[in-house]
Amino acid sequence: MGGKILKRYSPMVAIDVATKNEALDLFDRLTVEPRPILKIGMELYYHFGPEIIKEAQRRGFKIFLDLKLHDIPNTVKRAMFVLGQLGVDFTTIHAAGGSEMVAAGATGLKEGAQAAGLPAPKLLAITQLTSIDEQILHDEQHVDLSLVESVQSYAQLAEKAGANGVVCSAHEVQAIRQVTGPDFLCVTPGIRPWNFAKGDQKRVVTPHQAHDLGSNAIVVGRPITQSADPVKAYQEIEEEFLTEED
Ligand SMILES: O=c1ccn([C@@H]2O[C@H](COP(=O)(O)O)[C@@H](O)[C@H]2O)c(=O)[nH]1
Repeated sequence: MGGKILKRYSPMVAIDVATKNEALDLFDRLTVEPRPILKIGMELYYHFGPEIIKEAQRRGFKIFLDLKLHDIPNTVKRAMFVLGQLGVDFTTIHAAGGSEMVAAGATGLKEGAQAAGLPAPKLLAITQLTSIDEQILHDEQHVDLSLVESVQSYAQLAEKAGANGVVCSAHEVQAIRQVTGPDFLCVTPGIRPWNFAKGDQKRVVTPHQAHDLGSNAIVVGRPITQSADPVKAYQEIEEEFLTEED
């Protein structure tokens, strides 16, 4: 990997579980240093709403609220205004919704945070989901670009529209760095320790590969949440991803 990565975050742990008890149990166990950033996704948020975010914030966690907004610009702007008031640190929008939608989302998010007297969360645009491969891109989405070109093009769109970064796989980070500014974030799910099954993920790397490919942050769910010892799994992944110089 060429230049120094300006910012690396602790691993983001995707708390994709069905019950509040399971979520709270993980929150309590994961109160370790360096603190993970907790990713609250659709499953927990649709069940429990802002209260589950508050539970995590009360324990000192930074929150990545991953709801992947995708609708017409006005609807997204208004929804982002609401999310901007929750005190979360990161949130997501689909770049496929177009530059006008991403720009509207970015504005709504900033205005919501401002109205609540909070710092604006970082807005990350989803490029191509890590469950998509070249075959699905061509045969089902009928996209003529290669996967990396498609991700690169979404990253440029997102940066111009005011997003702070993208969600992509680590495989595309170097291509994205060629067309975006140095502080544009590449947050990468699809992380699989060498001994963990890919499952529905297609574009996967190990934590170590994600480090070497230049990810700013990795998102890890099942390899931690399904482990018999989630804290040990988190710490092993964190050690593999973050080095002394980070
Ligand atoms: O392209 C994307 C965007 C988001 N995700 C989310 O990350 C986690 C990954 O979970 P694993 O269990 O480690 O596979 C999950 O919450 C997804 O919604 C993604 O995987 N890919």
